[in-house]
Amino acid sequence: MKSVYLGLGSNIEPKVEYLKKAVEKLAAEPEIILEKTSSLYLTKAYGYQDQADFINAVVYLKTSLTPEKLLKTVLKIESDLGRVRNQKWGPRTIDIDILFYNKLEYQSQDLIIPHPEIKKRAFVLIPLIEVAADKLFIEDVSIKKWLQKLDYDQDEIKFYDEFPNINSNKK
Ligand SMILES: Nc1ncnc2c1ncn2[C@@H]1O[C@H](COP(=O)(O)OP(=O)(O)OP(=O)(O)O)[C@@H](O)[C@H]1O
Ligand SMILES: Nc1nc2c(c(=O)[nH]1)N=C(CO)CN2
Repeated sequence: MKSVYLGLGSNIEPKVEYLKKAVEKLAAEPEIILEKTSSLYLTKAYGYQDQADFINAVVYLKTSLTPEKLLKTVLKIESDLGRVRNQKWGPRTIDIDILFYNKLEYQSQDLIIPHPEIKKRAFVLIPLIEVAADKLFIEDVSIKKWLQKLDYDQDEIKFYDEFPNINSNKK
């Protein structure tokens, strides 16, 4: 079983419901064991800023799926939850990014692991540190160090709530 961290985000209502549904769908996959969810964070849109605030969270899971099969699984969950891709970095019901897959470094046409944007995104690093403490490194630098290096406004990432309880019935 491989240790995987996923980043989740939504900025179309009902945001918390989309995050909860996405994690329930992940937990229902036969080859996925849900280990831990971070709290929910209310975050200001990064990149294209003229859009609604996001709710972000990070999930830690174990899986026997290969990286490419895991990507297929998360893309299917995004599409089942009504995700429509029309604008880069635009509003979305649910976005699921594969952040880490064990210590794998991998690059193909449609998948880069670790996710290349982690170190620039406080809305990923803060929930990631909550679930992983200081276990994860990018380019030999700990995730906590990346957060310390980031110049970001603390008001842009606020604790919102605990992650809702998940019904993790397998099929
Ligand atoms: N680590 C990864 N996790 C998820 N998707 C990835 C990853 N690396 C590459 N991708 C590719 O990115 C595509 C997702 O693009 P998407 O439309 O979600 O981008 P975005 O969410 O707007 O931007 P970002 O990827 O910077 O969060 C997927 O179809 C997938 O092929
Ligand atoms: N706060 C926040 N901003 C974003 C997010 C996100 O999840 N949270 N996702 C983006 C595209 O992946 C672009 N901007």
